[in-house]
Amino acid sequence: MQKTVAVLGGGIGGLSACYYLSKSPQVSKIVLLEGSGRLGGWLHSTRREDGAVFEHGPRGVRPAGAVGRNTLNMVAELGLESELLPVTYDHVASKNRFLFVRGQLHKMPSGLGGVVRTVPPFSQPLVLSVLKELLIGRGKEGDETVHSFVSRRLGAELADIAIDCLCRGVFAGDCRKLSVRSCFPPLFNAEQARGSIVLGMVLGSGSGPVVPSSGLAQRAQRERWAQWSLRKGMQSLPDALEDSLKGRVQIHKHAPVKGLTQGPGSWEIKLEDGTLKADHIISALPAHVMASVLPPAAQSLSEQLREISMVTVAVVNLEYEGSILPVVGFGHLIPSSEDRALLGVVYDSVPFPEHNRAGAPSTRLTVMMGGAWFQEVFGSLEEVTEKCFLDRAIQAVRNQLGVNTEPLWSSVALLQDCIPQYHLGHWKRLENIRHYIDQHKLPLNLTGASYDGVSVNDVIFSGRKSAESLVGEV
Ligand SMILES: Cc1cc2nc3c(=O)[nH]c(=O)nc-3n(C[C@H](O)[C@H](O)[C@H](O)COP(=O)(O)OP(=O)(O)OC[C@H]3O[C@@H](n4cnc5c(N)ncnc54)[C@H](O)[C@@H]3O)c2cc1C
Ligand SMILES: C=Cc1c2[nH]c(c1C)Cc1[nH]c(c(CCC(=O)O)c1C)Cc1[nH]c(c(C)c1CCC(=O)O)Cc1[nH]c(c(C)c1C=C)C2
Repeated sequence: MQKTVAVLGGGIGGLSACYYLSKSPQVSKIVLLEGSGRLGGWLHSTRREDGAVFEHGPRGVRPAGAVGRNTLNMVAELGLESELLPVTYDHVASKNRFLFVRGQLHKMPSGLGGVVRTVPPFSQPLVLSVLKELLIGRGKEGDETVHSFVSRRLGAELADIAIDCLCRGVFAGDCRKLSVRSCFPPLFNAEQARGSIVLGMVLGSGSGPVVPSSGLAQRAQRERWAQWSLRKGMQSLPDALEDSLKGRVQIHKHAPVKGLTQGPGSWEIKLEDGTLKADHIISALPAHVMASVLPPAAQSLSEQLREISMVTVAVVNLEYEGSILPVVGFGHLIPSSEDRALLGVVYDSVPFPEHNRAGAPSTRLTVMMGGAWFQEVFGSLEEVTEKCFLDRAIQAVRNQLGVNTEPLWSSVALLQDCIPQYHLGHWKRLENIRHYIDQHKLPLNLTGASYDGVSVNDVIFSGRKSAESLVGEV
């Protein structure tokens, strides 16, 4: 099979698809088309001359599980091992996570003591909810919102506070709309397989993909890493992928895809300055962008893709003089009942002090705002100013962390449509989308964060699966 494969979108999903495709001799030509002037998508780091690093997108990757091992295998193959900054489970950033509830910071319960005692903001020991959970029968729905599922199994208080926060801290989303089946498959599968989340966690609830462990993945397990980053920031990962693809993949930046038409057995890809032919397309574009470039004949596919909505997040990086935090940990999350606009604050200097400027002590924080509540709180994108986000972020740091000094440095990034929302019924939508592609024998794979997981690990793994579905195991 000698094929030309076009990969659309040069975020981590598209880069990974290219990386795995390029391992196979079966593909004669790989073309990567990226609309903007840089690769990496949301993996974007600012590297200042004094050594400080600020993340505008992801800041930590989990090594756990098959998808975590898969990413570490890639990191090792790219020669990035010496750049890794691991954070172990014993680290204070892994042990301490906070919730800001009723005007106060509360450490999330952890360890045996935290489970058997009543720990505010919760009104009863978590162990009671856990014991009751064992007695609750299986749900009968094919899917349920995360809030409804957790309320039913663990009680309304945990759903309203802890789960509301978790969904804001991973999806910037609303747990009353997000699907438990698609956002947290281990919870859904545990109930399906064992009738209980607790039993599912203890006894297991089905096997995931098999991924062998490289030496690096074994080291992460031995040394008990909870997450990792890279010395020059997460952007080093797409940078290294880009280097590794040179000579094997034709990389076109500033090449937004404008439209697709299907000829007999091949695609014609419309660009700003011409067209390109490909036998097969791997789309790593966000679902709604892919919907907008598909031909009119594929209207029903476009409609399904458009239903996978996205949210916008404002990310404000702040740097303060000295060590100014009243608590140490990963950061804090804020439930939607407390403040709909503010999602949470990451205390970046705690997990990754190596990213602080050289010389004088400093504290780096990231405030995240908006998400599913963006429009309701801030209105349309045209109406908001960077200053509005900066002021709101500084005010949050003042009110929630008691920091009264002004930041030394700041940056505001408005990440438009940056996290897909797997709303109730997402699994069915995916089934319909894949059925359409099979039925119409479209030479097309869909990959990236819009479908099977939003974490960096999930997206890299989905790029691998797309490549393997074309060329076999790589
Ligand atoms: C603020 C934030 C924090 C996060 N934190 C974490 C974290 O701590 N840990 C973690 O694991 N994950 C985290 N994530 C999630 C993770 O970073 C993303 O899900 C992942 O990077 C998405 O990758 P992607 O390749 O699917 O999409 P994208 O990064 O969106 O890439 C899509 C690419 O397509 C390009 N494109 C768009 N339209 C066109 C077109 N018409 N033609 C050609 N190209 C086009 C875009 O320019 C972009 O480069 C975070 C995400 C955000 C936004
Ligand atoms: C406040 C908003 C956000 C913060 N991070 C993200 C948002 C939207 C995005 C994000 N965070 C994580 C992931 C990957 C999930 C995975 O499966 O690996 C994504 C897409 C990691 C994460 N961050 C927090 C949690 C509980 C998780 C899940 C995995 C884990 O337990 O490590 C907590 C958290 N995120 C943010 C803050 C302020 C925060 C506070 C405790 C920022």
